[in-house]
Amino acid sequence: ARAGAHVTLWARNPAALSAGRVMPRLPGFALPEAITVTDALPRQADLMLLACPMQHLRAVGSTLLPCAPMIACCKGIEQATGLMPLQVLGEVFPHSVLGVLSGPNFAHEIAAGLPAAAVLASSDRAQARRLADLLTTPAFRLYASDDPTGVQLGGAAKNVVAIAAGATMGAKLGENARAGLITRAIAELARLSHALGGKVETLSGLAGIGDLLLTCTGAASRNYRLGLAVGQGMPAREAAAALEGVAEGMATAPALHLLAQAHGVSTPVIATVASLLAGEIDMTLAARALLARPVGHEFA
Ligand SMILES: NC(=O)c1ccc[n+]([C@@H]2O[C@H](COP(=O)([O-])OP(=O)(O)OC[C@H]3O[C@@H](n4cnc5c(N)ncnc54)[C@H](O)[C@@H]3O)[C@@H](O)[C@H]2O)c1
Ligand SMILES: O=P(O)(O)OC[C@H](O)CO
Repeated sequence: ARAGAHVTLWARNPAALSAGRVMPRLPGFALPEAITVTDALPRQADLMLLACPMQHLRAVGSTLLPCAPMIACCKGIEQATGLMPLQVLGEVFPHSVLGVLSGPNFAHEIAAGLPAAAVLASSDRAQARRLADLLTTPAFRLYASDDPTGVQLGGAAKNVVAIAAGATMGAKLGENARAGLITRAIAELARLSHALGGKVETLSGLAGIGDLLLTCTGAASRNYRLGLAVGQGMPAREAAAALEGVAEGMATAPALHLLAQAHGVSTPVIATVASLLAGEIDMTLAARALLARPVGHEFA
């Protein structure tokens, strides 16, 4: 809407939006008047942005008509299939133009009009540029990318790494441990991106290091807070249930672990988070497993 478009916000529960529950982290926030809220399915649009939890993207997408380019805003891997958002949408809409929006973006800060940067990726380079132009505003700066695989991997994996970072701080293992863990996780993601056909350099961009910086240090992150509670000894399911909103890393950790295994890529941090969330190991064992790995070259 701030870019001058007329926006229709299709919501499952429009009453919650009008009751002012749309931004719990931004008390007093009201939707701009240029936004129409509805629960009627959109029939026509120039562009659609899908911002639902990853595990519901297929079901939500299946209710829509392929009437416009579609941009996935979710960050995760579909647990049942191991697919990324654009792969899921590609199965539902094989003929639509698809893009993904990702980066260090807490929604409440964007809604407040604070400056932010993000990346818009599509396998069609010209489309990525066009969509980035369309959605950029003076405070929301978009960069185009032709590496949707790397961008989606970064967005999905940062949730898992944020859980690890939160757990490290919850268990009082120290800031050195957190910094070391995040850095080694970046090495895992670079290997995985390469194996999946993505670009390694994308992981040093907004959807990679950018989003890791935000979510692994920002207490507003739901994934970080889930990790914090788990690090303090709370079972993961209980911690997830106590959260306001979705912590995508919960379902994405096991899915990403399986994806890495299927491609023969070693991802010890992701594997450890998956085991921790499944209750197979506790924090003591998790730390011991990572620290006991054989010494090797940093960039082997
Ligand atoms: N919140 C953020 O700051 C932020 C920023 C960038 C990306 N994202 C990504 O956007 C996606 C959605 O995140 P969010 O913060 O809006 O999540 P959320 O927890 O606020 O949930 C989003 C909406 O999904 C709806 N929903 C819940 N279950 C559903 C179902 N079964 N079918 C359809 N809709 C359902 C909820 O009613 C809610 O309105 C996630 O993948 C997240 O990683 C979030
Ligand atoms: O609250 P989180 O952990 O889902 O993070 C929200 C956004 O993805 C941050 O970029």
